[in-house]
Amino acid sequence: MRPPQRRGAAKQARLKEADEIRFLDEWIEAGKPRPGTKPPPPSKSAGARPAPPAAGEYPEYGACTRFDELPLSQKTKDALRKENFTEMSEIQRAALPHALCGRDVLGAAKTGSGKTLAFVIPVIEKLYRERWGPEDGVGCIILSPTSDLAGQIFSVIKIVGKYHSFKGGVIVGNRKGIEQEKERVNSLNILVCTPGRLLQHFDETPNFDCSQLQMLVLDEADQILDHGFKRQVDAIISQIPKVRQTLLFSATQTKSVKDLARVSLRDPEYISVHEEARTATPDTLEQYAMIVPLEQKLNMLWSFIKRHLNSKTIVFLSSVKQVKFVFEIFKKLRPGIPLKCMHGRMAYVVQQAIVADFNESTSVLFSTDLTSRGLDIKNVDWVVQVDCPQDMDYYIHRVGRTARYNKKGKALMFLCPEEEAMLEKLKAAESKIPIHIRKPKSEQLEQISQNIASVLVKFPNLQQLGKRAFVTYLKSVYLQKDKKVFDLSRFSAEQFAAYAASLGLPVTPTIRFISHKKNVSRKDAEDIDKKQMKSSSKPEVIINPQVNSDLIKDDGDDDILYPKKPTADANMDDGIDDDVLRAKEPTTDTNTKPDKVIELGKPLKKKKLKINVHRPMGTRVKYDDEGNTIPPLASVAEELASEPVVHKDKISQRYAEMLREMREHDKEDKLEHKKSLREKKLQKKLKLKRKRQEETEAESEEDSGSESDRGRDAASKGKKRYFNSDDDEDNAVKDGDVLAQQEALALKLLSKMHS
Ligand SMILES: Nc1ncnc2c1ncn2[C@@H]1O[C@H](COP(=O)(O)OP(=O)(O)OP(=O)(O)O)[C@@H](O)[C@H]1O
Repeated sequence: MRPPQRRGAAKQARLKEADEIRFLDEWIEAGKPRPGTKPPPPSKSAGARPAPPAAGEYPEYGACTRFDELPLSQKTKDALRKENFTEMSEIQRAALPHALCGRDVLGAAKTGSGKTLAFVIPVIEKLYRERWGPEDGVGCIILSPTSDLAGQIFSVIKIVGKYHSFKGGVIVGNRKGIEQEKERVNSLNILVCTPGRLLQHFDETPNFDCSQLQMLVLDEADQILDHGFKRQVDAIISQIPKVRQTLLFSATQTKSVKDLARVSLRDPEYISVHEEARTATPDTLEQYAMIVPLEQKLNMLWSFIKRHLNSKTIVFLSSVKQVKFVFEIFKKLRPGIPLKCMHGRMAYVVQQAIVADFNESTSVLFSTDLTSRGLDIKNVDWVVQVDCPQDMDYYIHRVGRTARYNKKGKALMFLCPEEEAMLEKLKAAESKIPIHIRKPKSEQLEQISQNIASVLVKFPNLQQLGKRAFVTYLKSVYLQKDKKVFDLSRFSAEQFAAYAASLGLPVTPTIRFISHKKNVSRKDAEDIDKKQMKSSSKPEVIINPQVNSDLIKDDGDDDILYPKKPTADANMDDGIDDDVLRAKEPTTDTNTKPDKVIELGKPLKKKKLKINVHRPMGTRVKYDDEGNTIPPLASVAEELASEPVVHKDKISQRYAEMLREMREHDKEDKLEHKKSLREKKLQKKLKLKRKRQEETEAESEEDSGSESDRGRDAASKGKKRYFNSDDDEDNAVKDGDVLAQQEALALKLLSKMHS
């Protein structure tokens, strides 16, 4: 139990808080700006710290320039002051007064102009004034397109809410951490999340409750309302209360009424503070473009890095494979500055560690467009776009990683001669992008292709990566919607070969999705065909480079025929593929792979049938009506199935025949057996007879032995019967008679001799 003094102090604090909230509510209401008004330009007196309003005084706050002039809680003011946030930026001056009085805001301002504070402060203040506590659950949701950005927003919430007692959390990532999150998500008051992860909670977390939601914020609103997030965002909007305050911010804001209707804004304040500005990019940003042939890009990048060893640089490439490849190769070649890389295939914690490290060090960060939006990294000197951005918005966000909040910065973009249309677009007056052309100085260009080739020989796994980098680059160009800028058919086979060589690859990887037949010379086409025949025995499926990419769906990062489904979440959530980050357009919900991609408007090439030499000779492949092969057993079964399988009559008839045959055979065998037995017996008897006869003759000659004995013996012998069979009995009787006669004869002879 708390001691009485502390209980008293807590009560005092609560009462003070209640008084402050009452005062703030009254001030906000009384001093609020009229809807649709913009703040006037800052007055000369701006900068001096104003006296706090006296009791009962509610000054208008629509025109103030400093944070402490706003109707904010003391806790928030203290936290801002501690971080040296005193003067408001333009977007903060324009948006905060409207947002604080509860209006929906659609805010647009240049990159690095402080939009995050423009929505974080109203979130904290709203929950404070509503006396939001842990038991009240989710009071505010902030949606961010990437995990990193969500983490960054959360760190700003922690700064501003330092003295408040809300609970907040970053809800991002893959499936891994969701179980722990489910347990605590309902106790969080502020959720900063990616749309996909939030939807996962709506779907899976029991009792996930957002029914009391006060505010919804969309950072990088144009991207969140874009195609890639459509399904998730619509599902989220349908599950949160309609009555709420909604804030939308981005450097490149959506103007689509349809999009805005989707988030059901109520009389929103359209605040675009730099609409009248001379440039769409920060004034402190110097921008350059350089026409660099495809095969010279890596040489140029290497040369640039070597000449800027004391600069913090972000290098943008269009695919994960390219980022990995260039990072690994350059690391091996040791340019003399620390190198880092970042892409969507990395775990969130790894990404965060890299950002933190990059924040503190002078190094080169190779990245996909994962870092192109929102990321606030301190003191970036250069942004180098090795691969052309997919559109103007991407260009603005990429270069916006430097020259943040009045700091200076420089941006350089490499453009292939074939992509010069992008330069025209950027230079167009309405684009408001002051970009200067720089000619590459050939004497400063270091040729590193040979060095890369040597590295690849030493590290064969890098060769594989190089091949993938080559293919994913071409794939990313191929998938671009803006064919005025991105058209692979403008490149010749020689250029691709030279590009492959510049990556150190000994052979040009096969590019199955490109047809050169349109605009290359006959000789070129023949060369390609020969090359392809050499490199692959597989028949090539050739598709038109202009093929409607909506037809194409993805099945994995290896198959160049099927580009990835580029949901915006794919760019950031751990483990989710962002291989071709720029390919946003061809989004479809199914992940099924089409049977094949065909050249539009042309008849389908007859597929060559392969002869399976391993198939046993004489076996016949059968096909069903739809052309599918039927397994041999199935076909046999089918044939039999056409007749009745069991014939009972035939079977019983057959059995009867067999029985008859068996009996006949048996009879024959028996007769045969009897005959042989009889013969044997006869032989035996004859043998015996002969023997006795011989004995008798001998006895008669010797005339020895008693008569009775002989007669007994002879009688007993004569009585001896053999019954081997019925017939034998007769025979034995007959034999016995003969013997008796012979005995009688023998006795007669003896008696004659003795008389
Ligand atoms: N009033 C302020 N005073 C001083 N620094 C500020 C102020 N407001 C914002 N900043 C700083 O300006 C930098 C850029 O702010 P923030 O990231 O909010 O820009 P942003 O407009 O959201 O940029 P992006 O469009 O690239 O997302 C941050 O480092 C932030 O701390």
